[in-house]
Order: sequence, then C-alpha cells, then structure tokens
Amino acid sequence: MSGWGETNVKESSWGKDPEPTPIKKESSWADEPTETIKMDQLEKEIKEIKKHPHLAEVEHDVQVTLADSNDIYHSVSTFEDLKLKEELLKGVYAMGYQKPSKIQATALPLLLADPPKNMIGQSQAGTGKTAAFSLNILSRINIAQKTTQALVIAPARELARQILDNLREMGKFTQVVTSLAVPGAIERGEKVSAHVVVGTPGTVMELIKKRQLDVSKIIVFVLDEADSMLDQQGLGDTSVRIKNVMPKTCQIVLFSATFPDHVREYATKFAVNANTISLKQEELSVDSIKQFYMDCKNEQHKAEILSSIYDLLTIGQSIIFVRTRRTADYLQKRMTDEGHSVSSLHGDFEGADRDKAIDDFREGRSKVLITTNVLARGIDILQVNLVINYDMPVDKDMRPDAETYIHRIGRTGRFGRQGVSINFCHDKRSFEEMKAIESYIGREIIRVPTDNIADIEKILKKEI
Ligand SMILES: Nc1ncnc2c1ncn2[C@@H]1O[C@H](COP(=O)(O)OP(=O)(O)OP(=O)(O)O)[C@@H](O)[C@H]1O
Repeated sequence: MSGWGETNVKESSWGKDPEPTPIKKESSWADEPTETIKMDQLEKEIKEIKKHPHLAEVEHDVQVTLADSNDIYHSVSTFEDLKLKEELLKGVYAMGYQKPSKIQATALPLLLADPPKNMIGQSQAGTGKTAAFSLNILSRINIAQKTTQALVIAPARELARQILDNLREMGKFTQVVTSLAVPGAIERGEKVSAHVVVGTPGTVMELIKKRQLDVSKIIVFVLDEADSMLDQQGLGDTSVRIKNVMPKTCQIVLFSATFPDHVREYATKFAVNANTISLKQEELSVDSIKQFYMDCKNEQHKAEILSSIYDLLTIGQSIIFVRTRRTADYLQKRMTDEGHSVSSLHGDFEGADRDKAIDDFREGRSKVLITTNVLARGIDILQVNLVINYDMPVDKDMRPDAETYIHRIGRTGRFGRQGVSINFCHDKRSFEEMKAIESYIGREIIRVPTDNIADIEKILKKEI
C-alpha cells in the first residue's frame, strides 16, 4: 500500500514552501513499516543525555541587530553586570536564578539602556523571556509616582496571571504595586492605579475606554507572545487600539519564541526602530525535547492508545492538546472514568473555573491537563515532562500550524529540562500535517510503533 504516501507535502500554511521532505517509506502511518525506530540509535542518544543529568545550558545562537549601528553593545554574564538595584538583585537570587540565560544576557543590556529603545526579542520557549521583560519593567518604575507606568498584555488569562505572579515574586523586595486585568478581576468602576498592570487585551481596552485605567504615564508597553498578539486574524486589532492610546514615547517590547515572516514585518512597524534579537529557523525548538509520533489506525484507536500510555506509564505531569472543546470534554470523561486525575481547560470555561483547572494542575492535584490552543503558549509548569498532540495543530484555514506546534511542545523541556512530545497521526491528512511541521522546524520526529506497548514504555521511561 502506497497511495498518498508517495507524494511529498507540497504546500505549507505559512506562505513559504518548506524544503521537500524526503519520502521515508517507514514513516507512513498507512504503510507496513519496513523499518521502525532504531532502538540502538535512540539508546545511544539517550545515554548521551544521561551523561549530563543537570539542566542543559540554555544556550543557542541569537542574532542581534541594533536599531542604531553606532550603538555599542555588550551582553552580560552575571546579573551584577546589569547594575540592577539591590532589592531587585535580591529578588532575582531569591528565585534561585544564578546567572542570566542567553536571552536575558542579550536582551537586558539593550532593554535597560537609556534613552529606552524598543525591542523585538525572540528566544525559544522556556528560556526566560518573562524575567527579561520583567526586570526591565521593575527597574524603570518610579515608586513615588502612584500611577500605572508599565502595561503587559498576553493572549490568555492563565498566562497573564502567571506573568503577574512572576513579577510579584521578582519584585518582592521592592515597593512596586501590580494589578491583574483579566475578565472579572477588576470591579466595575474601580480605578486601577498599580505601577504595573498585566492583562488580556480585551479587558485592558475595556478599562481604558471606561477610564478606569489611565495610560498617560506609561513608559513600558510589553506584548508577550507578540506574534499572536499582533495576528491580524486574532488579537491584532485590539493590540493596535491599545498601542494607539499609549504615550508616543513609551518603550515597546515584543517577545515571542516565534515570529513568522509576515508578523515580523508588521512587528517592525508596531515597534519602530527596535533593537532585534532573532533565532535561526533551525533553532526554533530546543534540543532537550525529544519528539515522537505514533501511527494510529483511526480516531477511536487514538483514544485507545492514549489510554494504554496512561495505564502503563508513570508520567509526572502531562498536557494533552486537542483541536476542539468537544474532544477535550470527551477525553476528560473517558480518562476520569479510567481513574486518572485529569483537568480540562478550554474557552467554554468561565474565569473561576479556568483558574481552578490551571491551579489544580500547577499545584499537582491533577496530573493530566487536557486543553485546546488556549494554553499552547507561555504556561510554565516545570514538572510537565510529556506533551501529547492528540490532534495536530492547524490554523484557522485548517493548514498545519508550525508556530503553535513549537509553543505546544515548549510546555515541556523548560529551561534546559528534558521533555518528550508525542504526536498522534491517524490518517493521511494528520500525517501530512505532522510532516509539514517537521520539515518547517527542521528536526526529526521519530516514529514509535503503537503495536508494542512495551517498546513505548522502554522509550518513554528513559526519556521522561
Ligand atoms: N536565569 C534563570 N535561572 C534559572 N531559571 C530561570 C532563569 N530565568 C528563567 N528561569 C526559569 O525558567 C522557566 C522558563 O522561563 P519563562 O517562562 O520566562 O520562559 P519563556 O521564554 O517566557 O517561555 P515561553 O516562550 O514558553 O513563554 C521559568 O520557570 C523561570 O522561572
């Protein structure tokens, strides 16, 4: 049986044709594999990892482009080099950070320089972008001035809460006051005057419109997950409306692990004359996440394989990404009936229920989180060692979505930790989606046979 498997993926969703994927007979979900995963090769690789049990250095090449070629720029190697205020330095060390990660060492000298310059910063998932923009914010706040001076917007409620917690933790020895601006967090008519406001774009815009939030003194405006925040089919309009009411002089900071070409172009107009830190295409995802896929026979078989994985393995914590809310509900019921402690979180849930679901998972009360793309980005839970793409990510036009894939798998393997991701393919289409993504990110996704659960166990136990 060959059929579709003989043709290569010709089109990609991101407007750029990927390099043609060499046809590998053994990799088709439909073909009888002539060759499955090479266990000895994999074992060798795993042994290499085991030699380095500590966190891998969060190092990768980044490219720095200065807005002004006359500027002189040096990255730093310690937090002291940044000449941070004493209380901030104390906060950083209290969080257990010993030295800046690559993105922090590269971005912070540029962010902290005076006069402030805009920044478009890219670095892989889990490499410490939050601390980079948070330290800049905390350094710039004038405590004596009781007005909002920094605004951070992020695409999801859970991410906004996480950023706020991070800022509070880092700034706990300072007098900086912070406030959350997500649905239900601020009473009707209540004025917001915290030094730093972190929120989702819709709520922030509402607060501005209703004059509950005065943005006239804002000096730093951060868009986390900036490519998603600027997406013209999504949150882009609201982000632009917010930017248009910001003081013209405010420093605009855009951060993300991904900046597809069309968004990058737009980003340079949104944050003009920005210093830029960017990644090479082949460095978009980190090495410490081992990527696998499984051929399933059909939708039903996917659910069975999922059950087998969880019945068999003692997995720390894991996230299962699905395409629709219905699938999330179905899997949650099925897995709960099978005795697993599962949370589910998607757009049908209201504020308090969403908070409970993520808090239960964050604090380990539930071990499995089933979710849609709403949690694909930014969520930082270090214990997550497995991500399952039960459904491959697709964009609004149902084309393979490599950016979302990169963010989804980035929920594991945080800050140099090891992680595993498994993609489920169950038909020609999902297989092609996976292959297109593999080609885009330039990293091999290894096939794991579904017919031998013992093999799966062997592979995953070593990885997780
Ligand atoms: N210098 C540091 N030393 C040790 N740990 C750090 C350091 N900087 C950040 N971390 C930790 O690394 C983890 C990942 O950081 P963070 O969430 O900021 O990543 P990110 O780059 O924003 O990821 P994403 O693209 O997924 O949003 C967090 O748990 C954070 O506390």
